[in-house]
Amino acid sequence: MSEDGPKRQRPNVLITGTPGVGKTSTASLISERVGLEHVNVGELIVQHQCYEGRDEDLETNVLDEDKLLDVMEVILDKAAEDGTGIVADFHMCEIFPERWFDLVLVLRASTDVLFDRLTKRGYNEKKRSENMEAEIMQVILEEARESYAPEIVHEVPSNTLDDMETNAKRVAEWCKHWEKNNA
Ligand SMILES: Nc1ncnc2c1ncn2[C@@H]1O[C@H](COP(=O)(O)OP(=O)(O)OP(=O)(O)O)[C@@H](O)[C@H]1O
Repeated sequence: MSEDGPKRQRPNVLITGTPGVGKTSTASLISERVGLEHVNVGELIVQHQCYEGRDEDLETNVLDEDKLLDVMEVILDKAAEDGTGIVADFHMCEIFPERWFDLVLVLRASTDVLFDRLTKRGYNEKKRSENMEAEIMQVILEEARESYAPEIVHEVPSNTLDDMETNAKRVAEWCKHWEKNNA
């Protein structure tokens, strides 16, 4: 999204947090309720093959951040041109330009909830422990606080379906305010 682009009519929201906290489910519900375009960043990476090699030790592909940002910029520009905004979900938040997002929601799950979700997903013990540790140490929350203005970063619980409902409602309300203030 270019810096000198047209004034946006709708906000862009980023949903972030440790793997398994519920980012994709929550972003999808927000998209449905608020009408923002859902951008599942993990899916985009696979679709556009945003990789710059392979880390054999970690058995993962290495993210090509520049390629991902180029792909996303086109989506953000198109959404702004169409008069809409996006709700993006991803487990990293510090790679995006700060100006892209108007609200950053950091989802948090309790240790037992996250343990169950990652176990159900078939994560091995090492991967599960690494993610649980990251959640306990609030790694993503710290990253969000370091990367965006404090007033746009909100930490919210994501343990139950009620939490998800409440979070979607809060974002819907917040969007209305944003649109009123930016009209
Ligand atoms: N608030 C919630 N209450 C109950 N179940 C939830 C909640 N959020 C997510 N779940 C469930 O937890 C699992 C993980 O959710 P989801 O895939 O949305 O997480 P994620 O944070 O996007 O994970 P990843 O980073 O790996 O993509 C799913 O089975 C989903 O249905």
